[in-house]
Amino acid sequence: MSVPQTQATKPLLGCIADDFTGATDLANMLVREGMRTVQTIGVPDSAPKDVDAIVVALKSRTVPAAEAVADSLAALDWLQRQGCRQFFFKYCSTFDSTAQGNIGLVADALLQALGSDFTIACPVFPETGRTLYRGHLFIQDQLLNESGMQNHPLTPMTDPNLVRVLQQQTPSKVGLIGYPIVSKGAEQIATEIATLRQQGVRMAIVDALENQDLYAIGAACADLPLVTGGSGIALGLPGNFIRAGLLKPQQGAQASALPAVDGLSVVLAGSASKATNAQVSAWIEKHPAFRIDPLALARGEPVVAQALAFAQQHLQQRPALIYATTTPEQVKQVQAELGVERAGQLIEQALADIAAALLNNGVRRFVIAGGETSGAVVKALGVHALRIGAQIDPGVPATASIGASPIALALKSGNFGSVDFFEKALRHLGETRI
Ligand SMILES: Nc1ncnc2c1ncn2[C@@H]1O[C@H](COP(=O)(O)OP(=O)(O)OP(=O)(O)O)[C@@H](O)[C@H]1O
Ligand SMILES: O=C(O)[C@@H](O)C(=O)CO
Repeated sequence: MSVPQTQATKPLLGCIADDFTGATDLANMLVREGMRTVQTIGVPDSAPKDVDAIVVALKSRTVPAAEAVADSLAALDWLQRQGCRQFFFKYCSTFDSTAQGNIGLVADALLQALGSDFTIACPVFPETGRTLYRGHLFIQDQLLNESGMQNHPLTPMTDPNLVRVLQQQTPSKVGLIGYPIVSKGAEQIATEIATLRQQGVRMAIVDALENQDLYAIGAACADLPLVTGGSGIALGLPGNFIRAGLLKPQQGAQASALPAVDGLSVVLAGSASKATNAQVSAWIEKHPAFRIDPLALARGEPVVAQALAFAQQHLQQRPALIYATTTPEQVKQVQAELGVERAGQLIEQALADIAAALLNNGVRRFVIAGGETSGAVVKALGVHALRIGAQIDPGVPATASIGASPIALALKSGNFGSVDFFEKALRHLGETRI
């Protein structure tokens, strides 16, 4: 991996993200708050220089717990060796986790490795409608388990009470810092952290409704070696480094300059979320699209070759979409026939193979929907690290791969983005034929 190397400053914040779209979401937030941030794909061979924060993107959200723990500890060890002073474990703003519970187990392992006895857990992201009140997670006006997340193909979320969800994932004592405390500001939150610590609480879910709550929580966490949460809670962390005189805030534009990229463009969607379903429907009304049928893949039909033939027919003229996205009912039918894991893997592998072949055929701009999907595709593209650009929609920045011949990428979390996100993202990546 080749990364910008001008100055030998040590990074301040070391982040471990449990999926690739979540990693760009977090990196976007840190850049917005003035930290020069690079996202690496897994633990890289060499260290990015001249950065304030590093986000190591893992694909650990849905893998077996022991693997998630081992990968996260390896990332932590590498980040510690880069000189980071504080560590952040990023998971989904909808607290996506398997029944085995990778969030609690990974947080436990990171705490132990850091010799620390306490961390917070706060997935709140107000700009995308994720708020937490009395330990219950809301997505806009609905509780988590009524928001569509109960139908997630890999991590169905059926309980909105995150104290209960997290407690099932860890032997550590889980507590709550409720809104009556949070609304009083940083000092009260810090006092409550001290009280909970004395009571033997090792992880506390923290309520928050607005960005100002997240800034206060961030300030109260200045001395915690480990902070865990969604990207929202990272809003409050750069300020601690600025107040300590360790960080000079960069101008937003400086932090987000990306190289120009020439070439063809494609949209790949492997997310089956509500938002992606709406975005795919909107795209199909006006632009070319090819649907991947997982059952045809399972029967061994040449779906990848068909998708590539479709791409060859359209991409020279204008961008096109290749998607597996479908309704929750159809996802359930496919899963009943193929099994959850096999269905997901078949689609991810197909999209990854398509992406790699398209790269060889001149595609340089990729808009990808879905965290697991992005993980599979970005690995297949041979990308090692990403420079973070301007925000396209909350939680989704434009990015460019770092290296000799950059690829422009937008990695969209399943539930993020406006209905016309695909068009908007392509324009942000420099596509004019839309
Ligand atoms: N038609 C389908 N049938 C069965 N599984 C599907 C179908 N379409 C997509 N999937 C699988 O569902 C999973 C979706 O996960 P992915 O992380 O890519 O999207 P997401 O969960 O919406 O995004 P995020 O993690 O960013 O919120 C993938 O493993 C994908 O292969
Ligand atoms: O926090 C979120 O919602 C996203 O960054 C994400 O992790 C979705 O996979």
